[in-house]
Amino acid sequence: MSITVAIAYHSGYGHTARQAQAVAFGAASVPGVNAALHDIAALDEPLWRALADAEAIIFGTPTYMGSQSAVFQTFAEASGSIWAQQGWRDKIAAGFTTSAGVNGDKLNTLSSLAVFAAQHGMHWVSLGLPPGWLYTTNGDAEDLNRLGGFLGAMAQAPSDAGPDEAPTTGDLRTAEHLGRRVAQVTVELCHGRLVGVA
Ligand SMILES: Cc1cc2nc3c(=O)[nH]c(=O)nc-3n(C[C@H](O)[C@H](O)[C@H](O)COP(=O)(O)O)c2cc1C
Repeated sequence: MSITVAIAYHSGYGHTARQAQAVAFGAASVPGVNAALHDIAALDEPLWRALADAEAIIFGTPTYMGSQSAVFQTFAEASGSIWAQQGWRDKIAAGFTTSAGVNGDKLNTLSSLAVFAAQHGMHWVSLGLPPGWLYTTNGDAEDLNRLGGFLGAMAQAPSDAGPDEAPTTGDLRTAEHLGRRVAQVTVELCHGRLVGVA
């Protein structure tokens, strides 16, 4: 049985794209799972077909003006005809975002992605990591989940650093964790459906 986790993302300047690659790396580390990256700016038939065929979709967007990017919102609105058919109903979903500020209002972006997934009738998977870094005096900036999010994976990139420099290794490992967790949950759900318990 082949299971596909699609990573549907937008990135204006490359930082969220790096985060997306880390999510894909984590998802692909689970045996039996294919991870496929999709730039949602395309808005073409191959994109919609790939998302229809995936068992899970992980949504990613930079945080612009405290929420998802306009490009991501265009994609979300273009998915309205899929919503009308409930075409993504019961797929697994999760989300990630990058911003320049340490806080940067990333939670608002992740909340927006979770509501979007709920409108589609999808099952949202949280990050599932304790907070790191400044949560205790022993924390380190390279900790997993240094930004202390729960709804999805957060990453931070200084606005004058290129995508080859940021996000940090810890933020990218956090993104990998999300991809792996989503892939594991998707495998469990798909096997449960096969034997008739889900
Ligand atoms: C139009 C615009 C709005 C932004 N708004 C925010 C914001 O609300 N909070 C924040 O922390 N950073 C904000 N930023 C910074 C981006 O989130 C940051 O540069 C991020 O790394 C961009 O990701 P990308 O390279 O994938 O496009 C904004 C950047 C732009 C271009």
